Amino acid sequence: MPGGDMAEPLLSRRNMESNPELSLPAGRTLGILGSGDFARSLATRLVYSGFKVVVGSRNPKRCAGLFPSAAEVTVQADAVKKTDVIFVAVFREHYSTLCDLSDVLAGKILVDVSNNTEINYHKESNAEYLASLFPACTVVKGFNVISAWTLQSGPRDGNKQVLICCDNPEARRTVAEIAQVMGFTPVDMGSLSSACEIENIPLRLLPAWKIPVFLALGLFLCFYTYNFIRQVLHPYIREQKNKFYKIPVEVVNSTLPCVAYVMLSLVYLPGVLAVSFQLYYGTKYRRFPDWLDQWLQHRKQIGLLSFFCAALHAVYSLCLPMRRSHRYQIINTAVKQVMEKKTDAWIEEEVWRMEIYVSFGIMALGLLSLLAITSLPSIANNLNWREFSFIQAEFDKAAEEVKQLKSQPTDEEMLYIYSHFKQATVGDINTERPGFLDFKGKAKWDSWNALKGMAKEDAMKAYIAKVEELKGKYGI
Ligand SMILES: NC(=O)C1=CN([C@@H]2O[C@H](COP(=O)(O)OP(=O)(O)OC[C@H]3O[C@@H](n4cnc5c(N)ncnc54)[C@H](OP(=O)(O)O)[C@@H]3O)[C@@H](O)[C@H]2O)C=CC1
Ligand SMILES: [Cu+2]
Repeated sequence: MPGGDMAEPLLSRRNMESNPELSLPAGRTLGILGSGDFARSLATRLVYSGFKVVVGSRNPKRCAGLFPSAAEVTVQADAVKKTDVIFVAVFREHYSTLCDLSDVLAGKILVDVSNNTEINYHKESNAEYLASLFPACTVVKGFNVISAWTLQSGPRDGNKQVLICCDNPEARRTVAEIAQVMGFTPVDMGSLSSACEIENIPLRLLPAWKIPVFLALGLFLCFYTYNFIRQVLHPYIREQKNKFYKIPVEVVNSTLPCVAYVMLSLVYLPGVLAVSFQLYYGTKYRRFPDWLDQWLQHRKQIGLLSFFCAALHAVYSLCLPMRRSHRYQIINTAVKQVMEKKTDAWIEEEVWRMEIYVSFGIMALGLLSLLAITSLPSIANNLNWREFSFIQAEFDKAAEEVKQLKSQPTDEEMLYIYSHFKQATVGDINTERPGFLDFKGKAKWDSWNALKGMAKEDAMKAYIAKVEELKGKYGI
């Protein structure tokens, strides 16, 4: 079958030429140790992304049916022999049971994907522990921030970033490329000592809500007590009026907007404080005090809770006229009116006051929902993309200007020239701003990595030198 034989190499050669960077990992064989939830989702994703997958299990017969048919499921030692990048999808507690494999594992890259159940539960990070068990291997930490579910459903929604760290830059690059081919955004976190920080991230996701939720509950309690005293207790003591029916709906309904407003102001207040702080010290590069830092980090959760309270308030308000008490009140006033022989109870001023009041309420809720929706991760990603296409447009404008020059700069050179046009600094290049970093796939990767490896001052010098050199070269 000569035709069939020809097709294969031709195709892969074309791949190599069009995209030399991506051809490295795709089609490569990757290993997975373990056959649990994470291993299965990872295998599926890797197969979809064009990798060959070999799974090492203690009991390959039992679990082979659970993996995609394209993945090979075999015993651990056999799987390890077939590849040099191995994902260890096993819990930390069972790492030591892999020690029998240390001879076959020697010299290979082990990717530690594990998470802990508590922050700083173990003295050293899981990845460092794995590295100490297998000193002949290169351990890379990564993918632990991605759930088995995200892996399966693909990186379209939710978290796309994969934080990667390793002492060996070559291995780090390899795993970053794998993540990129899988559709994730690799983030270089430097040496393996960052593993501890990376392992703590999934554990911090929920605790980010702890302070804001307690804050909201505390505020609710305060305002509820105040409103209860004002609307129920006070009339009862002063005039012996029984208003206890207000406890479940009316008091709650007047409490909710108070909480919403205070929470909303707490979203914007720390920003103002931070600016004052910077103005006072006259610099951007001083660390904020811890309390302010914490507060700034919780703004999103506080804002979403504010929206939640406002939305509840809207629902409560809509339900007010449904209540028996409301009906009785209307009938009572009508009867009173008849007794007083009044035919028209219309008070123009009251009518207008209420119309405007409700209209402002609706607009406030609308604005809040806009804020809330845009802060959701999947939508924020979308916005980043828009921001990115805006930046892209700016980039094209700069490119137009550069076209008038003597000769054509390369993409990487364009990055420098562009940042010169925008008067960006190395700080901008180094920050993990997706919009900035994404705008030319290749240029991003090369120059960012080149600069990131250096100390800040050296990077700054190298950057300025490069810009000067390019300005000379293209006569800018
Ligand atoms: N589930 C998730 O969403 C995420 C999981 N992770 C991490 O991935 C790793 C695996 O998680 P998950 O797949 O959910 O866990 P599971 O319990 O589903 O799977 C663990 C696997 O470990 C293998 N294993 C190897 N040696 C042993 C041993 N001595 N005792 C018991 N099991 C052993 C088993 O496979 P076999 O029997 O075939 O050898 C088993 O299937 C963990 O470190 C976890 O922290 C990280 C991010 C998200
Ligand atoms: Cu209101």
